[in-house]
Amino acid sequence: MQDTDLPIAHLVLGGARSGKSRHAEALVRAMPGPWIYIATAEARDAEMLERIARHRHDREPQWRTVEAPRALVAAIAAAPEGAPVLVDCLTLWLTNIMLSDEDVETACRQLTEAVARRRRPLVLVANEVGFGIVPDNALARRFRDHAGLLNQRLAAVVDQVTLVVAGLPLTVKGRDR
Ligand SMILES: Nc1nc2c(ncn2[C@@H]2O[C@H](COP(=O)(O)OP(=O)(O)OP(=O)(O)O)[C@@H](O)[C@H]2O)c(=O)[nH]1
Repeated sequence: MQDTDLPIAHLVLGGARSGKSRHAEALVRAMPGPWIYIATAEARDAEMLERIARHRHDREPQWRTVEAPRALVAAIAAAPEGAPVLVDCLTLWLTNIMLSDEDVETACRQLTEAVARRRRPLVLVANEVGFGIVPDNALARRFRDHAGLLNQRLAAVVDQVTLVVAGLPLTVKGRDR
C-alpha cells in the first residue's frame, strides 16, 4: 500500500537512445528548482568524457550535479529537502555495483527501500535491457536478470512508470503526463 503523502516517484524506462533521459529531465524541470542531477556514469573513454561534458554544458544553471557511480542511496539522502532528484541511470549504477565487491542483492534492496521511503520527488531512469536475444555468456545473463528484477522492484514502489520508445512516452503505471 502506497503512502499518498509521499512525494511523487517516477521510473522512466527505455532502450539506448530512446529519448528516456530527455523525457526524465523534462519531468523534473516541470517542478520548481533547484533540481539535483545524480549521474551514475563513469567516463571510461574519450567519447564518454565528451558526452558527459556536453550534457553538463546543456543543463540549465538550476541543476546541481552529483556524481554517484555506486553510493546512490547516500547521494539521494544527501539531496536538499524537497529538491526534485533525477537519477540517470540505474542500469549503469547496477553495472558499477556488479563490477565492485558489493553484494548486488543488498544494494538493490537498499535502493528500493530508499525509493519507497522517499522524502523528495524522484525521477529514476533505467534501461529496459531484456528485449534482445539471450546473451551467450553468464555475466551478461546475470546482468540482464538483475536489471529486469531491479526495474520490477522499483516499479512496485513508485507512483508512475513510463516506457519511452522512439522518443515517445508510454504510460505503463499511473496517470498520463
Ligand atoms: N558522470 C556523469 N555522467 C553524466 C553527466 N551528465 C550525464 N551523464 C550520463 O550520461 C548518460 C545519459 O546520456 P546519453 O548517453 O546521451 O543517454 P542514452 O541513455 O544513451 O540515451 P537516451 O535513451 O536518449 O537517454 C547517463 O548515463 C548519465 O549518467 C554528468 O554530469 N556526469
